[in-house]
Amino acid sequence: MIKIAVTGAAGRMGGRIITAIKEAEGLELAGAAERPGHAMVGQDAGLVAGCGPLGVNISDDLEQVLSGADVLIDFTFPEVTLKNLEICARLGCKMVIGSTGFTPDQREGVARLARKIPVVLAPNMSVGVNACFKLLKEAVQILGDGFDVEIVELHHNKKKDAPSGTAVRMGEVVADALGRDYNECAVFHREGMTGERTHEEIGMQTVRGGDIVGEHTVYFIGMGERIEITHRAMSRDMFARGSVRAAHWLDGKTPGLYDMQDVLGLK
Ligand SMILES: NC(=O)C1=CN([C@@H]2O[C@H](COP(=O)(O)OP(=O)(O)OC[C@H]3O[C@@H](n4cnc5c(N)ncnc54)[C@H](OP(=O)(O)O)[C@@H]3O)[C@@H](O)[C@H]2O)C=CC1
Ligand SMILES: O=C(O)C1=N[C@H](C(=O)O)C[C@H](O)C1
Repeated sequence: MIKIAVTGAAGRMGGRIITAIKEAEGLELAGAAERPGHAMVGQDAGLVAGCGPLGVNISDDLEQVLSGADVLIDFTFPEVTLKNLEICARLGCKMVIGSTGFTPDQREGVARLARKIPVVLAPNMSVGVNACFKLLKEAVQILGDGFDVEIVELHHNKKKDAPSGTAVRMGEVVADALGRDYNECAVFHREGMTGERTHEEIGMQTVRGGDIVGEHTVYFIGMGERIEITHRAMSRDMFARGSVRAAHWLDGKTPGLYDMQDVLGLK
């Protein structure tokens, strides 16, 4: 039995992950954590998640939560995730990270700490989005350099980072396949007399509203034709199942930084 702990246990993803652990074979919820002062601290994690009592109360003491865990699944915020990763690295607990919005420095911090423990870090844990990453690479290989690329993402009005981690990864995949540097060619804002669009740029557009779970479209726009590769998430459950699959996959792995392409065997 692989013992899993969950941080952000009362969050939108936390609840779905706890439910997915309950439904998975060979895994059990060993602990659940929230930030100190959170209204759900002390409550049964299963009741908070809506999947029935699990006999595991949400705690604000992560070290104590990790004492009985093999893997921590963390969908919180970059600053919180990095602090939690430091604790995991010290205690030798493996980690699955779903948080998005890392700065380049924070990403380096994750890579440095992943030299001590095995870590899966992925901006999107769904099979469909990870298939799209492969399709995008293939699209560029077929289409070559002749199409303008624009990426549009839509999410709910509670999302804190923009563009989404998934959109950024899509931009990186396309830029890489085109032999460009994403950090140099991404354009996030157009207003006023912008001048003509350069051929090299990749436009990154963000829409926020209501309860949209997550939608991503990459447009390849040519002369007289347009290709659109779209992924629409209908619920958060496949992100949660992906994180649980990653936790399972980490069993027996050596320290290092892995992603969902490793977990799904897509590399
Ligand atoms: N990789 C993937 O497949 C996916 C990634 N995500 C990403 O996951 C992250 C979380 O998303 P979502 O669940 O919607 O966000 P939520 O805000 O609903 O959940 C985050 C939770 O973390 C809690 N939290 C804050 N600080 C701590 C702490 N120190 N210890 C433990 N818990 C803490 C928050 O509490 P409080 O609200 O009180 O601050 C909240 O309950 C985002 O970065 C999002 O982009 C989302 C979906 C899929
Ligand atoms: O915050 C969300 O909700 C989501 N975040 C991830 C991202 O930033 O890419 C993945 C998913 O689209 C939902």
